[in-house]
Amino acid sequence: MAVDGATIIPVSHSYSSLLLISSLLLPALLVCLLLSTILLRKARLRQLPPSPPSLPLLGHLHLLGTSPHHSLSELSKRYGPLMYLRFGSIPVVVASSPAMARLILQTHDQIFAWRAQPAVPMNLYGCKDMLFSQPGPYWKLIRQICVTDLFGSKRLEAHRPMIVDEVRAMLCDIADAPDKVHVRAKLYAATSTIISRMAIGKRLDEVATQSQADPSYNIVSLLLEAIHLLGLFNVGDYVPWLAWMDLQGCARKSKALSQKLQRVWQEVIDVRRREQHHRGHNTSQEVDFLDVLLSAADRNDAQISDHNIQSILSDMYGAGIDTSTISIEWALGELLTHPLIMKRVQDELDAVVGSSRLVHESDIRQMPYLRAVVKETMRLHPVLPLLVPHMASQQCQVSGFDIPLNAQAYINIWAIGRDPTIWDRPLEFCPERFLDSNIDVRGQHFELLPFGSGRRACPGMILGLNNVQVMLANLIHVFDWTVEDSLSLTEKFGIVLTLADPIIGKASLRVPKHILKAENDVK
Ligand code: HEM
Repeated sequence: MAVDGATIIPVSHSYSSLLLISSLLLPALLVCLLLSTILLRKARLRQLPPSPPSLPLLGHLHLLGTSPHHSLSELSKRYGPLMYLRFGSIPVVVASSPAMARLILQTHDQIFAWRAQPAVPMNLYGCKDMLFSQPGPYWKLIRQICVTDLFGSKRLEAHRPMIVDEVRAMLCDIADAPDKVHVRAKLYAATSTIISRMAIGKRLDEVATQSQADPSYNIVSLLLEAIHLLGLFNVGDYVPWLAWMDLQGCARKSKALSQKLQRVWQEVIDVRRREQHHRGHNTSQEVDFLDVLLSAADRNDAQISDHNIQSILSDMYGAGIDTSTISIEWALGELLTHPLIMKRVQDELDAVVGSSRLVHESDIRQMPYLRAVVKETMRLHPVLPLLVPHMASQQCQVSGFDIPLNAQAYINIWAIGRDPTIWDRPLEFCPERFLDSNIDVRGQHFELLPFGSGRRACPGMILGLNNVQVMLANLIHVFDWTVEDSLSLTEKFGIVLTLADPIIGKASLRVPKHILKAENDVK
């Protein structure tokens, strides 16, 4: 209908058009609103820490090289003490200053106490070992058992005579060696026996020879293979859509290895249950860690299966042996390349211990210079230079930057240990710097964190530190060492940061040989 040339839309028609328009507009508006909320959230998340340019798919993996702790240290000089990177598709933050380390390990400790769970430990132990399990009742329980029952002062005290025996056995072995000594091999044998006797009451090779399972299931080589697999860079962990291809065979190998490990460990557990049955259940007779774990499993409130026990035992060997062995080898390497420092420690040993006995753990308290040598070694050569990666269990802010959910956090303690703004002449091996300083290695001083800090700090710290100090002290108290002039302290990055060339040296006695006999070693 037309009135004065104008078209009048009937009311009913215009109303239905309005309805039509609004029914189209409303969803569009809602979509816009949703999109803008998502974009806004994303924009807020874009306040990521500074980051170098990245490549598609690889992210920043190509920047890591063969010594990631060096490369990350160099990058942090350009991009700052908190960097954002992507390893494949995995978001990563790297902290390279004490302040950033403190924010992650102390201020936001609860958020960052999570771990990534890569394919190898998942296949080996279902990530039910202590190193890879997530914070929660189970992890809390096994950590508490470890801290109080395995590494508590009473338990360490009880194991002290055994440790002294094993250190003495190592020294005798070195004294009797007709030729040069492969120091790492000797240290490895001693530390693995100490850990093994603490964990299951016997040496690892005794487990192998008593094994009723397939004789090819030798626990020593199985554990070594586990450590090797854990140290591999598995592409599938960083580029998840390639994981199904298992390009390096990590998943396949770790599944097969897990079956063998389970059989051998189960045998150890079954034998122990039979022994416990014979001797009756009496917690006062718990002699080693396996006893402790089995009684915890028997208690109603504990959720610890045999498979869990196997995983925890494997962890003790994996985490405890290499770390101590390699720390001692680094310290010896530094002393051999600094004869004046070596002389000063040996003078201290002569004054405190004399030449009529071995060094005991209680002597270490009176040896500030030896303790400073160990700290200085751990500053320059932390065996886990990036700690073990932590993971953010929720989106959070660190130092004003947004950290995405599930970002892995690496703390570059190697870079912190060599930072010239913290340490005077940082590349020099100079134990004196610790003589008038209260800085120690126990996780309270964020400039020196060889054992980490906070919830995930090393539970074996006291045992590890004692072993390092006592074994090192005895190695240089009992022997003078001669090595090739070309002894090099070059690093090799792997599951732990080792010397590229193991120390091979000639040991000559500097104390009377009879003190190596137990009955003559009286304080
Ligand atoms: C010199 C010797 C040692 C050093 C330098 C060392 C260092 C470390 C470091 C840096 C961490 C990771 C901390 C973090 O993620 O922030 C760690 C974790 C761990 N260490 Fe040690 N460690 C040593 C000896 C030992 C020993 C002797 C044992 C046991 C027998 C042990 C068992 C463990 C375990 C089970 C964890 C995982 C803890 C968890 O994730 O909750 N460590 N250690």
